[in-house]
Amino acid sequence: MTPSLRGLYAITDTQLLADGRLLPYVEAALKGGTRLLQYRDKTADDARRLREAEALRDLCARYGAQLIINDDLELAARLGVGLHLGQEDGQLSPARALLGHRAIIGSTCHAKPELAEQAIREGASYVAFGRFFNSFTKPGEVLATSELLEQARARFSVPIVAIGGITLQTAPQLIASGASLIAVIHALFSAPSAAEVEQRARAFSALFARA
Ligand SMILES: Cc1ncc(COP(=O)(O)OP(=O)(O)O)c(N)n1
Ligand SMILES: Cc1nc(C(=O)O)sc1CCOP(=O)(O)O
Ligand SMILES: [Mg+2]
Repeated sequence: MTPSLRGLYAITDTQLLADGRLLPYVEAALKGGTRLLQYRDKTADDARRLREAEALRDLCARYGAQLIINDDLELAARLGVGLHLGQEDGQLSPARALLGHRAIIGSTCHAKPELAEQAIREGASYVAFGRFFNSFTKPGEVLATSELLEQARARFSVPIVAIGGITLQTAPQLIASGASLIAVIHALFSAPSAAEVEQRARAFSALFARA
């Protein structure tokens, strides 16, 4: 079964974590209490992706966190870790069959509860709604609201992820509305130093202790 999922969900970014920052910044995020870490790398450099994902898996294990691979079922299966799939990234059922019942598999549901319903039916461990705010990382329409979260919380029993332009200032309202995990890229990894990443991660994690 899926372990209880609640807290900070950090997602890597190829540009923000370039020039040797990937491992020190991720370690800082883990020290700050990150529970889930998603490796999100859209490049086609398979050898580097494998090397980095292996290093991240080992780091996550040291800090009791779970690694999730974005988009790439084959890489997730090779490493024996979790997977996040968007609506254009392939079907959940075969991914569940390949990764097994213990793997964490997440699904992007935009602002559509009906997508969440289908994802859960097909074996998703969590459902992700967004975007809640304007996002530096992924600009586009803001779709999701606190009301959507409240309705989803009442309707679904799996963990709910909120994503998109979330900051330390805006996260509390989303947690109060039912988000189990707050997924963040820019507000965490745009920091000027690893020490600042750790401090930001601690501050996000502390929001869950209070909620
Ligand atoms: C936790 C989480 N939620 C949503 C997404 C977005 O997935 P997707 O729509 O497939 O877009 P890309 O991230 O692949 O560009 C996510 N990655 N993680
Ligand atoms: C990867 C991603 N998916 C989104 C969605 O709405 O599904 S928003 C997003 C980017 C999240 O990064 P930041 O915290 O920098 O906005
Ligand atoms: Mg995707």
